[in-house]
Amino acid sequence: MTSTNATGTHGAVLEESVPTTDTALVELRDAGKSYGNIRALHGIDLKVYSGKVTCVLGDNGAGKSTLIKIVSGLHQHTEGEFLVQGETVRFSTPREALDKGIATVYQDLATVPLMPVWRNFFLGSELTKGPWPVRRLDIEKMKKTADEELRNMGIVLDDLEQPIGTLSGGQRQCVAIARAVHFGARVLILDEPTAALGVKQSGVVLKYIAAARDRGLGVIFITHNPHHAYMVGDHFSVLRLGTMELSAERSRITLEELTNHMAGGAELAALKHELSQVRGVDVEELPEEADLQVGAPQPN
Ligand SMILES: Nc1ncnc2c1ncn2[C@@H]1O[C@H](COP(=O)(O)OP(=O)(O)OP(=O)(O)O)[C@@H](O)[C@H]1O
Repeated sequence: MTSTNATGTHGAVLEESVPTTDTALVELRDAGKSYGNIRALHGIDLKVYSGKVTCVLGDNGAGKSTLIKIVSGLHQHTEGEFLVQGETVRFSTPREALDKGIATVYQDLATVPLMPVWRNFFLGSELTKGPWPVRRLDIEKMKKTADEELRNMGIVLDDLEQPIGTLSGGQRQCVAIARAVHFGARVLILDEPTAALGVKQSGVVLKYIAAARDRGLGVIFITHNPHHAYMVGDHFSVLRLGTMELSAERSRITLEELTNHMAGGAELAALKHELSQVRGVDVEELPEEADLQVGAPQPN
């Protein structure tokens, strides 16, 4: 089964200009989005820098998908400003975002499960050789390049001929990250890459997020897991009901504080009170807000 273009990462092409280190690669200024009369997102300030991981956290319905859609060119903002390397932009299609080096890796990766890993690596951007009309796929070059790029990211797979569907979810995420890097992504948006993964595989994906960051990409890491965010994040933005509830540099916030923000300390206290009215629920057994652990991966 082939997924739509909107879920691909291939084809991101760098423009010639080189960003200065203090200009944000991507910036939202007081940005927002309404769907008809539903205001899904408003008052959003966000900056993404080269070599930094910006984590966007939030519960269901907080507005994370809407934010990704604006930055990746699927939807247009209806309020505020959107800048790429200091220039105001308004993308009409994901292709325009890709042309500016903004690549998105969605949870449901754009792969063809029965095709080999190397073939998926080049899906939609196949290398060819020979003159027209006898141009044909340059299979050897694609295999060699995919192998080199994966190794450059520290991803070692036994056999690039194996169908990508036989890889673990974590490995497939890593291949998608390496592919985006190869095709010149400057900003990488990762949509809940660890959501469906176990502890060990989440750790592997976090390692490659750090590898992408170390190669100078600006990473937008969407997650609802503060523990995963804190392992790699440089900046944390917490969305709640379409607004930015918290925006903090790593040095300004502890993991406990971030976890509390995500758990919604006040809401949890209210819920605990309500539960105390229900027979059979011993509220003393419930965790304190600060003790909440949301699927934290264990350190090695
Ligand atoms: N196309 C749409 N039309 C109308 N309302 C929408 C549309 N897309 C999102 N919304 C509304 O915007 C709000 C934010 O939704 P969004 O999907 O961005 O949140 P989210 O944080 O990604 O949630 P989830 O984690 O559940 O995907 C929600 O109230 C949602 O119902």
